[in-house]
Amino acid sequence: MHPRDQTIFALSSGRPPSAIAVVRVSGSQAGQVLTALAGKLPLPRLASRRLLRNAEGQPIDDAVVLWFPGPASATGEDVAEFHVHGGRAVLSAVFTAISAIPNTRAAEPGEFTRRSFENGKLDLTEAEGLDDLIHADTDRQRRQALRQLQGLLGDRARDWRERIIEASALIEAAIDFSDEGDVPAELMAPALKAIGALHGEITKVLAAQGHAERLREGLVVAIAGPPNVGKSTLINQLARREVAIVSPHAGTTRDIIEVQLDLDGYPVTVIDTAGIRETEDPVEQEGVRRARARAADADLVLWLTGPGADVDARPAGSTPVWMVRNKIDLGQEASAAEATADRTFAISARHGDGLAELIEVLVGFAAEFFGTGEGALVTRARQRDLLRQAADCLQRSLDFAKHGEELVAEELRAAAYALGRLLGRVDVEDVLGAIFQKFCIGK
Ligand SMILES: Nc1nc2c(ncn2[C@@H]2O[C@H](COP(=O)(O)OP(=O)(O)OP(=O)(O)O)[C@@H](O)[C@H]2O)c(=O)[nH]1
Ligand SMILES: [K+]
Ligand SMILES: [Mg+2]
Repeated sequence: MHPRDQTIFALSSGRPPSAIAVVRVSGSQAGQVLTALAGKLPLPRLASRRLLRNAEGQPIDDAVVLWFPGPASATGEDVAEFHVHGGRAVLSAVFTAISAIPNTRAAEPGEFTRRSFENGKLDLTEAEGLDDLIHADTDRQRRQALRQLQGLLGDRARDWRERIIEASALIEAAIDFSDEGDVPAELMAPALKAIGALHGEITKVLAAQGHAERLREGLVVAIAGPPNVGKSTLINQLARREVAIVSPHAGTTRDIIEVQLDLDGYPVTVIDTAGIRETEDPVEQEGVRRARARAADADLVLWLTGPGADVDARPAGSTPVWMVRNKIDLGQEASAAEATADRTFAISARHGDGLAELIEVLVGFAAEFFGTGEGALVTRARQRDLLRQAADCLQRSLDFAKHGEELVAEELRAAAYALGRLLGRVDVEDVLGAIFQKFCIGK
């Protein structure tokens, strides 16, 4: 039997031991598995308590079982669920009993979702949303993933694709009905009008997206500055724990230190770096090199200064830089360089003054950066690229209108194809592998 047609099973809940563990089974043998372990099939979608037994009739566990006959199931196939006590020995006995039934095997990572996708239960954007939902750490990531899982982008893309196909049909008809190259204007005009509207809608959605796809990875904020200005003290304050060593010795931090923060639901990676200065010490030189590189890659640099520090060493470039004057408890005066900064703050990292304001402004920056609101539809570069392709094809089809209907039709086909790829309907083997492998087993 082809692996695709085999019945798969997996632990779908967390790592044992746990109070309850959920084992899912999907495929044509799911009913057989359920009867073999639990006696007769329970009523569909109703929890039933059963004593599970192995092939020799030995009891395995007292369990709750569920039966979801396909196609009205999560995967579209027959699905059985066993809610057992989450001990390793219990699970191993359940797996052994299931494996004893012919044509069953352990599921690959993401295989349940892949089957849902293949059976038309999910489009690709929804599968991506599901992946994001499982991996969401912060509340905003969760909400964005849920919107994707609910198919908001998929619905728009399906609607656009259908309308492109309708416009194509008009153009093809116009070509068919044309005599001696005279294409009927009553067919072309409405098609071009529809294409113009579609182009407008897609570009509008693209323009409304901030860096919503970055919400999955988070915003990167680098703390940089001269040695000893209190960079490590600040990261410890933001993290509310001792992630970096603080000492009065200049050149304490050499490696890059990262912490993941949840700032009002936004995922933010804060990086502490080595103090930037000229030095003879090769290890510190390497630290300074890394510090500069990471600050240049960051989405935002907090350039810390302290009493006597050389403020003009701050990086030039496109990354926004905020000047943060630290140690205000020592009565440090504002410097002339602050006037040229994107923003300035005055804090005492050690005592906490000014930190609440700094964090509040950071949250505002994150909100603007991700540009999410509840409207973000595009959450991956893949989606953005394909939407852009579709929009470009539509634009070209309009540009070509005067030069020949065949060219218009060709661009429309390409636009529909791009949206088909977005939805996972065509030519997606490459993406599928990449996406489903990242899922956990049992999902
Ligand atoms: N008075 C005062 N001292 C501070 C403040 N913040 C940090 N310090 C002190 O400044 C010294 C250096 O702090 P660090 O956090 O190690 O500074 P750093 O910028 O990480 O230093 P390097 O890693 O060596 O570049 C330590 O003695 C801190 O206790 C502050 O707000 N006020
Ligand atoms: K230090
Ligand atoms: Mg440090």
